[in-house]
Amino acid sequence: MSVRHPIIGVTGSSGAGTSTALRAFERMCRRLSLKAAIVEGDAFHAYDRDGNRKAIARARIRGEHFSLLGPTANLLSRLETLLRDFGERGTGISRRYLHTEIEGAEVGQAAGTFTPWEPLPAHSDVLFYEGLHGGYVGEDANIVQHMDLLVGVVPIINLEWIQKLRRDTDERGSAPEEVTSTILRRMPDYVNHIAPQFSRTDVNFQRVPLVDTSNPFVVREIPGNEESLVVIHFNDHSRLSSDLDQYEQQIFGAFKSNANTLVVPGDQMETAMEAILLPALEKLIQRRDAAFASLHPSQPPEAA
Ligand SMILES: Nc1ncnc2c1ncn2[C@@H]1O[C@H](COP(=O)(O)OP(=O)(O)OP(=O)(O)O)[C@@H](O)[C@H]1O
Ligand SMILES: O=C(CO)[C@H](O)[C@H](O)COP(=O)(O)O
Repeated sequence: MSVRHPIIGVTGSSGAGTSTALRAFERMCRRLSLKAAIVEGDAFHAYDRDGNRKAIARARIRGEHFSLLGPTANLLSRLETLLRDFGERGTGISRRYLHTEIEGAEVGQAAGTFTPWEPLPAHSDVLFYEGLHGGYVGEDANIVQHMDLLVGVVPIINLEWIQKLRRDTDERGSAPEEVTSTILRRMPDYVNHIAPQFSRTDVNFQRVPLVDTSNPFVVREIPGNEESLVVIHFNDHSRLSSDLDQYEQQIFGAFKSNANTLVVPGDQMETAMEAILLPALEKLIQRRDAAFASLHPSQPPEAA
């Protein structure tokens, strides 16, 4: 955690909608005129697409378990170093994983490769991590301790699978049966390394469809927000305001389902994210500015 250089994490499994949630944070940053450094968790995979296929094949021959959701497939101590560096000095080294031909063509590389490691943009007000391991704790790394705010994005599992299947077949050139076998192979790591993170977040956004999703393994339209509810759960240790009565007033159609849980219509998801997260983002920046002002009474905060 860092007063001077705040770090916000959006954590969730593959296909959960973390990239979609990050867009909401980016819009909040624009409203507050903040410069954000974005770190995609995929940048910290240990292998590129080809290397990953080979690692899977090696593990199969040895009778070992290996998947991208687990620690051995990711450079989690390197991710921790980046977060520590940013928290201490506002700097850090990252890269991007190029999922699609289009992303690759933009930088003259093949899909499934990494861009070179390079420094984060200078003078970023806040770092956003978006990926699989924002709340990870293991022998190799403790990622969650660096988060000033951690948001879980975790649709009900059938919906998560539908979203993944649709996205990977439409945008990443995978066959439906490949996506299904990836989901199966990753399941032990989902249980051991992804699910526990949602008990460490400040808040979880869980989209629940109100339409039939009983066979998620046929490629189909993703249920829309207007066909869903969102269950918003504040963990007991949450650093966010958990004044649910106030959110009930602010968000059309919101109601409390228990003392720590708010339910909103799916089409209010973004309004709810703003109502809950924008004040928290503002508070982190005010805390940073106040700390800077006490150290440097005559300088403007942007010199931090
Ligand atoms: N609220 C939503 N309504 C409809 N579709 C959604 C919603 N949220 C996410 N999706 C869709 O689900 C798919 C997966 O979302 P997204 O790419 O944000 O997942 P992700 O968590 O970033 O996955 P990865 O980490 O694997 O990149 C996308 O096709 C996205 O458009
Ligand atoms: O979403 C993922 C993890 O969050 C992807 O599965 C991972 O980044 C590998 O991508 P690809 O299958 O495109 O090589």
